[in-house]
Amino acid sequence: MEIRHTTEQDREVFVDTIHAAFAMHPPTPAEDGGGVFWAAYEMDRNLLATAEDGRAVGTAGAYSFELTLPGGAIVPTSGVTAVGVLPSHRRRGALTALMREQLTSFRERGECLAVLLAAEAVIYRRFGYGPATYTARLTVQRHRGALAVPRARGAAEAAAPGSVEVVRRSRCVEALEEVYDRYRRAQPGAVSRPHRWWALRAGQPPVAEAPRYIALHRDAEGVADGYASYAVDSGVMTVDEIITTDDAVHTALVRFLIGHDLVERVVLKHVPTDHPLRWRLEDFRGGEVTGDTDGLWVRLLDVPRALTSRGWFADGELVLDVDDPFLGERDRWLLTVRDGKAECVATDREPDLSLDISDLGAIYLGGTEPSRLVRAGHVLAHRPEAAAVADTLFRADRPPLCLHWF
Ligand SMILES: CC(=O)SCCNC(=O)CCNC(=O)[C@H](O)C(C)(C)COP(=O)(O)OP(=O)(O)OC[C@H]1O[C@@H](n2cnc3c(N)ncnc32)[C@H](O)[C@@H]1OP(=O)(O)O
Repeated sequence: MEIRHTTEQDREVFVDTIHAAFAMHPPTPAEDGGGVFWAAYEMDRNLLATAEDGRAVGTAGAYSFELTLPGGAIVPTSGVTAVGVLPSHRRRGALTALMREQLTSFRERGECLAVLLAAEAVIYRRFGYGPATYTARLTVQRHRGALAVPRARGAAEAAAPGSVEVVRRSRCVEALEEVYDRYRRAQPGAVSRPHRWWALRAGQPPVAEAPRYIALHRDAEGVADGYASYAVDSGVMTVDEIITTDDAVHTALVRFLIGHDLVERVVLKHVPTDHPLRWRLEDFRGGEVTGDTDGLWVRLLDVPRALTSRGWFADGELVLDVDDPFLGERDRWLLTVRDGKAECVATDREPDLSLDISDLGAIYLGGTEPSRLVRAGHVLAHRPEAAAVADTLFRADRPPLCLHWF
């Protein structure tokens, strides 16, 4: 088994191999002038595993993203994609070799973090990735979907001024790209959706391949400040994503979607479980939460740089004993946070927490409480209050979320 880096000439064999690994056929350009997601592969960044006869048997790809961290810092991050090994060549170490080469190349690029969306949750922990954001599906029966009048004094008047317009996705791509870009810069856990994705109409952003309508929200001055992407089929409205950082705009879009004629139920595919939307329903049980699942998985490649890059919202100090068995590294770090900034230096002080690099990835964006991993038996707290200190320290300014599918 050999691992080699690809070039543009390898696009066809790369696309064929990854689709064979998933037992799928490569999609062709969709209707409505659409592109296909594989057109966005960065062929100067991908890897092929080849058998003795030179045949490609495995793939691993990477996108060049920017990731927004708690506090608003934005760092270049590789988004791992297109990982697959032919069914005839599984369990012989191809994936392990691909992951090793990939992590080495990410470090050579000087990146301190890598991210992915996992096809199966059992695959990536061994390579140091941990689940860091979460979403669920919220299904609202339209007849139980009335929104409550906000109880806080003044909140009703704060309803988003502006308008919602229905647009075919192909007619408003520029506005969507702008809205998405503003959103992802303010949302911890969000990744950039590179211009080339929009330009290629790869996967027909946002997200789904099938034709979609867009509910585009504009503020009082007519500037687009939020959108929802949706389709209606047999009385069911499926909403792929609602993109806005403004809660009032979010509510205006939901009000619009729930008010749509000829719809019995609205399925919001990716809503964070702690989103205030459920509280906005007059009938708290009018929304059913299902499909609670992990979103973005995070892998730290450089612990001190990753920890000092994000913003912090409480002062404190922790000694972290971090084990990275896949890369054969074990280090102890003193993390000190003062006035929103962290220092992280090697130390030989007694540890407060001992944890695997994948668990540090899980808590890094503030979406997984360290105490939960202590209670689950994965993180070891060496003194009783260490877990609570870590919970306070690692919390983010807003819950992390990644709505970009890659
Ligand atoms: C970011 C993304 O692209 S997610 C997409 C992931 N790809 C898929 O799910 C496509 C279908 N599956 C596959 O192509 C392959 O089964 C892969 C890529 C998941 C694994 O490839 P392999 O070459 O078989 O993995 P490899 O031989 O290196 O196995 C490494 C270890 O992971 C384990 N492992 C790998 N995949 C799985 C799995 N799906 N379930 C459980 N264990 C697994 C192996 O048992 C092995 O464990 P061991 O070291 O204790 O023996």
